[in-house]
Amino acid sequence: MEFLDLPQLLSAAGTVRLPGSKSISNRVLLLAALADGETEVRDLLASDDTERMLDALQALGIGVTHLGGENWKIVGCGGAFPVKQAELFLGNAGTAFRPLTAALALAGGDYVLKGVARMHERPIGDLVDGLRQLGADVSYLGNEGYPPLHLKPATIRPDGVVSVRGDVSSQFLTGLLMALPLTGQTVAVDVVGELISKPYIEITLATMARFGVVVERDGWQRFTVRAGSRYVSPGTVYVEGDASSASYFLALGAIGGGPVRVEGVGRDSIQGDVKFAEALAQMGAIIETGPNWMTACAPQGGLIAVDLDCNHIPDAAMTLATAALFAKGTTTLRNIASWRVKETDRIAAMATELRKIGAVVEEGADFIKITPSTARPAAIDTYDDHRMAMCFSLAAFATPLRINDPKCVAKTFPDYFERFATVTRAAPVIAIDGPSASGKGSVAARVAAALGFAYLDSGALYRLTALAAQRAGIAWDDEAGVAAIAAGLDVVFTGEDIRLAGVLVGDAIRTEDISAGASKVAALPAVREALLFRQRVFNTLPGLVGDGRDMGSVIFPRAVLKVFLTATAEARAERRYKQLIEKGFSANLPDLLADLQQRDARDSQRSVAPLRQEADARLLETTQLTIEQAVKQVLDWYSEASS
Ligand SMILES: Nc1ncnc2c1ncn2[C@@H]1O[C@H](COP(=O)(O)OP(=O)(O)OP(=O)(O)O)[C@@H](O)[C@H]1O
Ligand SMILES: Nc1ccn([C@@H]2O[C@H](COP(=O)(O)O)[C@@H](O)[C@H]2O)c(=O)n1
Repeated sequence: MEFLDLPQLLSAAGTVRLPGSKSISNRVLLLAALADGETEVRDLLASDDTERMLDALQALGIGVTHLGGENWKIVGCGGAFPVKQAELFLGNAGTAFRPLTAALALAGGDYVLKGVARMHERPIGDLVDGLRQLGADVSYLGNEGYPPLHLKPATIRPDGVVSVRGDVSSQFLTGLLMALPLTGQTVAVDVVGELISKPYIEITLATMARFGVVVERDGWQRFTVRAGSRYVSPGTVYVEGDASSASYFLALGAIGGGPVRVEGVGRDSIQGDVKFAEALAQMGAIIETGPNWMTACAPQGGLIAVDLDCNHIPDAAMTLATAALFAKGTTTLRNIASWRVKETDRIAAMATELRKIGAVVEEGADFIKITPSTARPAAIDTYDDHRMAMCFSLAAFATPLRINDPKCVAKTFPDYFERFATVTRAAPVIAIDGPSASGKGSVAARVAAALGFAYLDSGALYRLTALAAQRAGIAWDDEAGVAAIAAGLDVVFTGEDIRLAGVLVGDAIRTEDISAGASKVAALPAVREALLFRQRVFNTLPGLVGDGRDMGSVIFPRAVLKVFLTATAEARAERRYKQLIEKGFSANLPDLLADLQQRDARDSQRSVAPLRQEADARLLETTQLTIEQAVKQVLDWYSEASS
């Protein structure tokens, strides 16, 4: 599985231009397709969900032209799709599946609508019931009440009033309302039960109005579409930035100092998720808004917990769940039952993953309570849910972590993590690589002490792996066996002490035998992979100095300073010789030199992460330098690099 390792974050500030709103994009596409005339859609969201809608419209015979960038031309069909028989695959795009179901059920064709496995677990029965009241012929191809669906031509007989449940998903009402002008009759929709996610209905009504259909409404109970209503292209439509996507960046500003400014959505937005900014302000964040921008900064004393009804911001509320990790007290998010029928069961998923990083979480049918505690690194599963991946990026302010399957963000925000990187600053790393006995460890440890940073002796992990494998009777060339040992290393570093399975092994891992074993197991790709995250979790505040062979090239490629520290083989052998003699071990200089040259060759000739000076690493040749001089040079370079 693909993953993305995030270091612990230090701060956040900057500006992000948001991608187009998913909700508005897919509504505009469908209405442009149903309208009379051509529509130029500007700033459309480029994502999996909008691709599913564009593909479906093309399959239905709608003229779809990419004008470049985020701009598209849609040639409307005036309510009659040219293609009368089609099988459509709509992935996991609820904003495509529900409205297309409604429109196609009233369109007089023969259509099959399918999605990914999760889409087939998301209920659609209430929408189908509503459509059947109009005479639509809709049948379930799998489980009753769930996609996939078969829609057949039918005589539509609007009889005045249709009832639809509003308490499971507001997309049922949205789908029905957008399709009703296709009946040509006056139809009223009565909402049964308390309507959830009302702001999404506001988006629906505003978008329909933009295309010339004004829905009459009686509060949130009854909506009426009058006979003769027809969609007419407004010419050009600009899609607002996505307010749910804005939530991650506003939260970054609120946690990481800020100011973080989002552009493309602001107080004039028609999206309900802009109200997320108010929720964040209740947590203490300093929020400013303009017509199409918002900024967030962290409050002086830090965020505070809230107890909130989140029914009006169901998607953005997920961001509050991870922001809660940085708030004093217990945050309670209520009235979020709809989370359970989204891309995944978001209440269960959120609870499971928050617990992995140490939070205390209580979940109920329609609420979640989060109390922060000491954070620990973890690999976060994302459940093919873009919002899980984006929400958990915030947790990197608490701990380094791994996001599994980060590309699931493509559903709504394909370049989320690239934008995230432009507004966040990670805990700094100084990477010191070089050959054996060059002095990396001595210099790295002193630099770390001078700066108050943590120190990672990555070579020790390969040495520990070699020792643990030897003790378990596993040969050093048994890649799978040694990788399993590396993945399960029970090691604790406390100051100078290193314990393997509770036993002190500081000296045992420094023997020449284990040195050779370490360089053998280090050449095995599966072993390096198994030790990757274990090394990256050292990237915490206030900073880290890591020494090894691939600190700058593989483990910490974004290190603030990369140093390639070396000395001649003879100088290094002599240093090693003195070191061993001082420790009371016997040693032979020519043998040491030969061993060292052999290790150098193995380390630099292996296929994965070979020892070499990277183009962006500074060379520190120490044959003629004392340790103190080498340390001073690294500190000078660091102060230059970080200023
Ligand atoms: N510039 C220097 N001048 C003289 N001696 C040095 C210098 N740098 C390090 N040494 C000595 O060389 C020996 C090896 O240094 P150190 O263990 O730091 O090297 P290393 O590169 O980390 O080795 P390894 O790759 O085996 O972990 C130590 O005894 C250390 O005190
Ligand atoms: N980042 C690293 C660090 C070490 N190795 C391998 O481990 C051996 C022991 O390392 P020391 O720094 O303690 O000497 C070394 O010879 C390398 O083969 C590595 O591959 N990558």
